[in-house]
Amino acid sequence: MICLMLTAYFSKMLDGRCFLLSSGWRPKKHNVVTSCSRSSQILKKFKVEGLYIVCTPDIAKDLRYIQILKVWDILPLEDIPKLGHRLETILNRYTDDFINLCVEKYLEGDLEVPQSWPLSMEFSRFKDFSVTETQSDFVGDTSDGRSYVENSQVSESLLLMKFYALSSGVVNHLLSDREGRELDLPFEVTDQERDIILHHRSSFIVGRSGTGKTTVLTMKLFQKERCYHLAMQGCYDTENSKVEQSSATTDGKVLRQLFVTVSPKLCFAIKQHVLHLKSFACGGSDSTERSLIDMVDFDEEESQFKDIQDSFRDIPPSSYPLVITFHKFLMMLDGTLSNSYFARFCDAPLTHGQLRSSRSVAFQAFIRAKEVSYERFSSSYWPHFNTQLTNNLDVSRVFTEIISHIKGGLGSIESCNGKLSREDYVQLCEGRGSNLSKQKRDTIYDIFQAYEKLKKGNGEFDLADFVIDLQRRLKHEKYEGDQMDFIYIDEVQDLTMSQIALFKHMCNNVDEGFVFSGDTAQTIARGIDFRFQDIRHLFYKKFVLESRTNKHDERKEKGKISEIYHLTQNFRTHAGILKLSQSIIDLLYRFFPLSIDVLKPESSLIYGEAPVVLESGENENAIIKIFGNSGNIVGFGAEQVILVRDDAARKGISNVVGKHALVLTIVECKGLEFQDVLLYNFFGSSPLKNQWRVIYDYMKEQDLLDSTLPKKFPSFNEAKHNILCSELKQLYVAVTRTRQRLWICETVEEISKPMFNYWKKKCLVQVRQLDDSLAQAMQVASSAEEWKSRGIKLYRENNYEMATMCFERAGDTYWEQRSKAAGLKAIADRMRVSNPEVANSILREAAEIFDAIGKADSAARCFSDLGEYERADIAHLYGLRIARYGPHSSSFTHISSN
Ligand SMILES: Nc1ncnc2c1ncn2[C@@H]1O[C@H](COP(=O)(O)OP(=O)(O)OP(=O)(O)O)[C@@H](O)[C@H]1O
Repeated sequence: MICLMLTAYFSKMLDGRCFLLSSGWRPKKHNVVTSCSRSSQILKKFKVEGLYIVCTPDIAKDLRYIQILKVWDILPLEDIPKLGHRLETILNRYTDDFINLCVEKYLEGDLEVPQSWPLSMEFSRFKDFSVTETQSDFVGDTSDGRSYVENSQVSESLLLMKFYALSSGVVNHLLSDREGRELDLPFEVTDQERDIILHHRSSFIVGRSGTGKTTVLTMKLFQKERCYHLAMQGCYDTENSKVEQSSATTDGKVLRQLFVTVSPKLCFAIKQHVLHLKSFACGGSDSTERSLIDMVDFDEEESQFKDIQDSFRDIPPSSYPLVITFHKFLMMLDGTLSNSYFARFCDAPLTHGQLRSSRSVAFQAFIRAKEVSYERFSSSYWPHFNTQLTNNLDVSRVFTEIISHIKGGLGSIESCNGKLSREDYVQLCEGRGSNLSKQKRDTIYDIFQAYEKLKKGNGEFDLADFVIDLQRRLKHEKYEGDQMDFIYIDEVQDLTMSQIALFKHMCNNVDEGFVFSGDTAQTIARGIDFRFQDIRHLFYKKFVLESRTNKHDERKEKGKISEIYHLTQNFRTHAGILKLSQSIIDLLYRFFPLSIDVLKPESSLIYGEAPVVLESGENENAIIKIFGNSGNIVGFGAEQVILVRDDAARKGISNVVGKHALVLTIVECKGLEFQDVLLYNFFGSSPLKNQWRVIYDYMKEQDLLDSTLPKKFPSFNEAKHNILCSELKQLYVAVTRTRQRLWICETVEEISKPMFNYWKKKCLVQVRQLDDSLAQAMQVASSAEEWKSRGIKLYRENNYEMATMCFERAGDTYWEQRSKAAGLKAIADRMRVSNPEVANSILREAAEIFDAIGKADSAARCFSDLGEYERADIAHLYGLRIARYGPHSSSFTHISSN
């Protein structure tokens, strides 16, 4: 086998010589790039058509450990010394044992074939720094006793590169016309990832941000797809026989796999990836290729699923593997059972037929108008509650309690109406992890009751009501949709227990069929609160035990569920950032052990500088210092961002920086990553104010307090410092958005001091004076393509304001207008209940813009929401004409003038 590092550029270079290498052919003379050290002696180069393939022997884990050739690059002679030098630093970290294995020769006649060893063989690839005497072998700051193998920019790292096993499929992909497109093929994963992928029982995967959770899930799905494909062709692969043997997969002709994500953006990316993988697994059939969605023309959630009906009954085999959002999953489940939840809303402008069509414009409009999201709860409901009740409570905390515990917890599923009684809810204060007193719970229950009453009066519903109704129907009615063979649920931390419990009806293969993945350090979704251990408990109680009572005793043994798997290697950023984020996690472990799962700290092979705390002069505003220099200001590029706490802060900063930088709130940036992040005034705007001094309490316990630090500080009190938990999780999400540089800047020194002192004491940050040269070095210009690509990412996150700015910077008028109109429509949707008149006039403006740029579907949707069905029809017809004749079709003029 040969492993090949791929870039689009390579496709031009391959002439089959790599195949020869992989089959044991070697040129008579192959040169060593450099030969000064033992490790670099394994570096080889082979000449191919005037270019050089630079590679090293390596070892991969398969059925046995096996020698492979790893190709690092193909490049002209003059570029080799630079790569050689960088590689040498990495290869010097290899252990002698590892190098000996790599160079062992095994000949069959004249052919050199790969040597292999049993998996029981033990060896380490990299030297263990803690036992090495010559520390100079390692790079960067090693004061923490860890070793870093590479010191490079994250974006240029050789160790974070993806490698692909060379096969005829890969070469076909390379040689086909896919210029400039990133390769979407299964790449070589780490041993840790591989073990999870091959584990055949139901499992739970946890790992911090960027550790490969989604990768493992999609590869698992791909693995099953490929095995099934081989099985159907009659090629039995002994290694993967588990899939073939699984009763679930042999009785039908279709392998039914379901992949569910919470965010539409992630769902879209995975759908693309899965279709590419499927096409690859099946030898790249044309029909699969054609069904790929146009990346750029991605629109609202429903358009992703145009080809999928709102029901799990008789799904066409070609729709599998089914990749959908959780929202779509609920709609499909609703459509599978009788008596749709939405039929009860008598003013719903729906017929049963319409309900079953996922394209029904009126149906989508109804949900948009009537669903109470967190935003609507806080803007339209909260102000109506008695202030005596709401006074000392945080709106997001109350929403979480209602959605996750009163209406969405494990206890709720078991109660008769799907909601906890006051008595049961108040009693939770005696249970694990409760930091709400009896009295506070009583008050929250009062608010809950007021909320339910008001909601009923408004004829509205929330997601929990919908889920309760589905649970109720499933109790009385057998699910008769397609049974799934395997279900994968990503971002599971953003779901409630009763939402997760719905999946048990979809798949009888409890022992092998479920994989859940997520990260509780990133739970900043409004309304959700749980740990992974809780899902495990739920899985055991609701999935395993309930399936056992229906089956015979022989299933007992099979009923065991897997341990939680932990992913620990970070692929997104360097050690400087990881150490800082771990320090935040440590505080969560200490203060809120019940709101986060304990994981081994992440590791990174890449050394990187510690984040920078910016200090500016007295009375000097850092933002003005960086962006206010009206002379030759470059501004932040598309890969850089200013992160702030909330909308108000965003508006304030945007007024100063204008279009010179992207400004996002922490909630908005979740799931996104940037090259550089400036975290602005996080502490200064914190509701915790001077209570951040409770950090000194932790420092005292850790023996980190010295004489320069305060002697007096508050002791930690769970009830009083409850809000610290969500503050730390937000801080964690903010600092983990960066790949390379992180600057932290505060306006109120007093409030940030405790955390800064904690970080300084642990040598996790460096303090820099913000002078002109630093301000300049922070700014990196971007090309029009980079701005557009960032705009598309933000558009998919529904962040239209910032997306519009990106498209403007990219000079793309069509997208600028489209994003502007989408933004207006979103504002109108939010105002629909509180101010219908203004909402309608904003919506009309959006409709006209959509219409003007030829975005007929969206224009039709707006006109339909406005009740202007005739115009909606015209726009819809126009859309059809565009699809048939193109945007300048004269027939439109004819229709609109009629
Ligand atoms: N073995 C690997 N080699 C190289 N890159 C990898 C490897 N495994 C994962 N990656 C890459 O690392 C990045 C992060 O992976 P992924 O999105 O799966 O992480 P995640 O844990 O789901 O992150 P988050 O929680 O932030 O969504 C992706 O670009 C992925 O392609």
